Amino acid sequence: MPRTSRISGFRDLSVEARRAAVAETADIAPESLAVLDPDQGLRVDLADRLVENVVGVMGLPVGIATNFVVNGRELLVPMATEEASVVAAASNAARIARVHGGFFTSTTAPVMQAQVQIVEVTDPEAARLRLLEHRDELVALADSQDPLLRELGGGVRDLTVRVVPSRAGTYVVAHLHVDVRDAMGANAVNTMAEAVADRAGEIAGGRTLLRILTNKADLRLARARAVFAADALGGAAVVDDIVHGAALAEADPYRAATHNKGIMNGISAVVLATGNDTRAVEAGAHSHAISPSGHYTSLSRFEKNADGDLVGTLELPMAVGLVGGATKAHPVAKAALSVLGVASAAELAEVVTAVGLAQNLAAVRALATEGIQRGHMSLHARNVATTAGATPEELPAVVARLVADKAVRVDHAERVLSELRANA
Ligand SMILES: CC(C)(COP(=O)([O-])OP(=O)([O-])OC[C@H]1O[C@@H](n2cnc3c(N)ncnc32)[C@H](O)[C@@H]1OP(=O)([O-])[O-])[C@@H](O)C(=O)NCCC(=O)NCCSC(=O)C[C@@](C)(O)CC(=O)[O-]
Ligand SMILES: NC(=O)C1=CN([C@@H]2O[C@H](COP(=O)(O)OP(=O)(O)OC[C@H]3O[C@@H](n4cnc5c(N)ncnc54)[C@H](O)[C@@H]3O)[C@@H](O)[C@H]2O)C=CC1
Repeated sequence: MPRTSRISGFRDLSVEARRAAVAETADIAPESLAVLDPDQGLRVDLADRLVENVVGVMGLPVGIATNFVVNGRELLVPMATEEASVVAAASNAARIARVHGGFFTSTTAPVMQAQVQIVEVTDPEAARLRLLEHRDELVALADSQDPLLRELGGGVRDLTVRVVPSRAGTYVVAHLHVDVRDAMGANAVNTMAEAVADRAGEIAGGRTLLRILTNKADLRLARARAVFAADALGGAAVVDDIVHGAALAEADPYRAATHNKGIMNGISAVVLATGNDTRAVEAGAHSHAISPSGHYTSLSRFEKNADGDLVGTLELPMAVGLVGGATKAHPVAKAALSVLGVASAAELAEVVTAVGLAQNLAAVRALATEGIQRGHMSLHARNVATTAGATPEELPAVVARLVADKAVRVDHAERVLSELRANA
């Protein structure tokens, strides 16, 4: 039977049955998902080796987004998030995208950049050219830091130099461009930046100061595109209204921030589930959301195509890895990567971007039609009822009342709960 991520009734299965279905679809051993149990995943002794002053571990739900097809491949996507309706929304949009083949993605080469700041340079423009004259020497020096990366086909690709005026002085800033292959690459490029700093300062005739990667990873882009059929979205008027909603985000930074937050609902959840650095990806995303005219704008675009269907596109920096960081050290991250079955950091970056686009479409479609509250709040109601003290047995009745009363609030849940208990 061909594997499919379109698993009917997935949401109604028990956790155990969901795991079995995931293992079957991803073609992995069911036992490898046992680490998703809190007592078998990130134990305190392992956590104590990951960060400092550990006193415990904070769990987060890991959900599976269904329905994804990326470049023709059916896949289930693990998402770590505390927010209700995110996993449902991604699955919902992926279901709509399937009609036209799902998501189509691509990436640039995985090139990260490290900056070396040089201060107190008397002739910054000339210093820039002196550094470029020594490009090969500096590239070779940086490259010698990571023979393994070179063996894997990565390594330093270029050196560029910028002159950056600031309120405290004019700086010469050298950039090392490094192909980091399947790593996120921060540690790799930072080591290189520190290694070349003294020599770069000498050549520039100044003092080197900061030596660190830039999270504006604009040479390491991932892209996703999908066509969402007008019929599946609710008709031609819905397509037009989604375009209007997205256009507001393009034009207005107040809307853009929320629009992009919706994209990051999906992106950060997959980045976190795979043990990658959410802050790095978020910094990269928001730094990319600056239009050529300098205002903060939306990361995605929505247009109507010649058939009247909606086309969504998303392009942003995506510094994620399959090695390094916590990707190999965190048992849940390892399990998440095996569920995804991605063979390279580029493939992971593409999946993450597809999920960002799906998440964005689901949210903007809800906003352009019935509003966010019905779908989101009816799922969030379970969280609210639990906060109010509902037991698993009481949960369905309390949730049903909160949704019916259109009052998904803890005070109302407490009232409903006491009524239920009084009548029991
Ligand atoms: C919530 C839905 C999906 C309901 O949508 P619906 O149409 O009522 O759901 P449905 O029951 O018809 O199901 C449609 C599909 O949604 C999925 N689905 C539906 N329900 C579940 C569930 N319980 N568990 C798992 N999956 C679910 C599932 O894939 C299902 O198809 P299936 O695969 O079953 O054939 C829809 O209203 C939606 O997509 N809403 C958007 C929600 C959202 O974006 N939430 C994020 C939080 S709000 C926010 O932070 C961002 C925001 C909104 O501010 C961003 C912005 O402003 O742009
Ligand atoms: N501003 C930022 O974003 C910063 C982030 N970080 C952290 O840096 C970590 C990521 O740094 P990395 O350099 O990725 O980690 P890393 O140093 O653990 O791993 C990268 C190294 O793994 C080796 N390697 C083995 N197989 C490889 C393969 N297939 N492809 C590429 N390299 C391979 C290479 O020698 C490479 O230098 C994350 O934990 C991040 O949180 C650290 C400093 C700053």
